[in-house]
Amino acid sequence: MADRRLAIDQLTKRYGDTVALDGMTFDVRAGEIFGFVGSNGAGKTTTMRIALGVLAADSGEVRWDGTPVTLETRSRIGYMPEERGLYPRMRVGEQLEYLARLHGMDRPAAVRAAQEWTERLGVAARRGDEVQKLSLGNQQRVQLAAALVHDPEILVLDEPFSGLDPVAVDVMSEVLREKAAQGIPVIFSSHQLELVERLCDRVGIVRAGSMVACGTVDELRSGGEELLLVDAPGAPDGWAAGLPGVTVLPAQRGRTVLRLEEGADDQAVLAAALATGPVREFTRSRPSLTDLFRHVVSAEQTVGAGEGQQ
Ligand SMILES: Nc1ncnc2c1ncn2[C@@H]1O[C@H](COP(=O)(O)OP(=O)(O)OP(=O)(O)O)[C@@H](O)[C@H]1O
Repeated sequence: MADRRLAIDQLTKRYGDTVALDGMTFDVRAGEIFGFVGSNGAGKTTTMRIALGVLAADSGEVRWDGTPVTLETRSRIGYMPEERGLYPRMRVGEQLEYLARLHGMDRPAAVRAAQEWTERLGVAARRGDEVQKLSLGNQQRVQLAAALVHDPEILVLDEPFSGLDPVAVDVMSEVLREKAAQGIPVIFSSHQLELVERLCDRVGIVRAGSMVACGTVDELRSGGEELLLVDAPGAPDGWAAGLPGVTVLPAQRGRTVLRLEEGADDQAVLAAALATGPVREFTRSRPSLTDLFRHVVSAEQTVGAGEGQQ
């Protein structure tokens, strides 16, 4: 059980001249929440659709627990498609029961599961309403219920948080944590990077159809450069210039921003700052996931420009 994983291995996919996936490779372990991020068109939806089996890769393989994903595995995946996939005129409860039964549940179990998930996700009062009469956020709650109602072994969710109010975000986060704690691999895509940073055990950043950075948020951040923010209000301009191993960057809100080389002595910087007068703030800072993401995206623009010249 401990080593079960959803392995995405060297996927490629083209749509005509567009390369959607170019050797996409990563895995999601049982019991972890994996955040899948990347700019628009980077290949997240294509990867998830291939993982689910609704789209075929040109090459590469998706395995669950060491075995290529089959129709049978597919029925054990809970999937939330980006384009959403509910029947607008069907009532919420009936729809969830129907989906549960499609996945092989008997009628009483399907009714029970539909009740449980609508209650859990705060849409129990809407069970008798047609899906199309619900607000978009509530439709999304029902869509998550649809992904969960058959008690899946794997969760693949395409932008499950987009458009949700903060309370629904909390409920959705809690459900994903609970599912991961039960040993289910959970992968979701999102552009809400603060949420991803908070919720995910590991994060993969995708660029132009392949994985360019993957790890825990701490691992990704430790690969980024470390900055030092110093607030020394009485210091003259240029006070930090010439300190060994230190590069002075543009100031931010009155604070001096310094980039330290590996092994540079921050205490020498502090002593130099104190020599100018009082020091109100002295903080080491790692880049946020948003900073790392921007870095990756700007690399993408450089790559794109290079490709255009070929
Ligand atoms: N059915 C299709 N026909 C042609 N091109 C497609 C099709 N689906 C996706 N693409 C292209 O494949 C690439 C990857 O798209 P994909 O939807 O996987 O990206 P994404 O990372 O999910 O983007 P977003 O964050 O905008 O949802 C894009 O260049 C997109 O235009």
